[in-house]
Amino acid sequence: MLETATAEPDVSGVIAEFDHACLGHDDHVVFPDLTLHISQGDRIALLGRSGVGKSTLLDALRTRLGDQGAWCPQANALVPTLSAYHNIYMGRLAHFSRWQNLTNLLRPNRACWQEISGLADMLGLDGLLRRQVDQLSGGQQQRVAIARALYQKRPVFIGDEPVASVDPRQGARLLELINTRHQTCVVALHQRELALAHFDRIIGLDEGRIIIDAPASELTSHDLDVLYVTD
Ligand SMILES: Nc1ncnc2c1ncn2[C@@H]1O[C@H](COP(=O)(O)OP(=O)(O)OP(=O)(O)O)[C@@H](O)[C@H]1O
Repeated sequence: MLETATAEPDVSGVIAEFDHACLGHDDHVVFPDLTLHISQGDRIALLGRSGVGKSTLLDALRTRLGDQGAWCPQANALVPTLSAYHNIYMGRLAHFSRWQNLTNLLRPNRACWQEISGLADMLGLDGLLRRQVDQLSGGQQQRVAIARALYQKRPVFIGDEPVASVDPRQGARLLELINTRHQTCVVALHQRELALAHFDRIIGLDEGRIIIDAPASELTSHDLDVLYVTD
């Protein structure tokens, strides 16, 4: 069943805000003075060169959103020796009791299996649910990670290059699925065409700041060249 989830916005519709925030890692400052407001219903693609700070910003956003954020990390973070089914199920571990989680490990819960099978079908993973994830291709593993995030059923999808390991056509289909199930998404991408086609708001990062924040409808691929210029 398709369903969309909504976050809890403040009266102005803002679900996360950074006001002159300093973000980084220990002593390494990545964004010295970041101001950014994200509203319910925003579909944001985060663009910029490697190392510019996309993951740093997504991590900070994930911390702000807490259990409102469905997280799909860059490195997939799957448990390689568990099946695709169990990895997807882990998206909702906290939702079930310890006893349910234990018995599900030995024998999948029927309702969970059905729901996860439906998700797997939509993601082209049908027939692979019983397979250990270390026996799946990189693209299949990435789809398992997307399924796990979708199964969380949290309002805001936060994805760190969730379609980097699949071809552009499949990437487009996956982004459509994510958009169908989440009213609000913030997704780091390398493919600018996918960003322009599937998101409403483009945020471009460079040198510790936001240099583009505009509706996708007002931008062309050429306008994004500035994000990828190297010295
Ligand atoms: N754990 C960490 N400790 C210290 N510095 C880090 C850490 N993680 C990332 N950095 C640094 O922070 C900066 C931003 O990294 P980040 O991973 O956010 O970039 P990115 O845009 O997501 O890159 P990519 O597209 O390659 O994934 C980089 O200079 C990186 O070296």
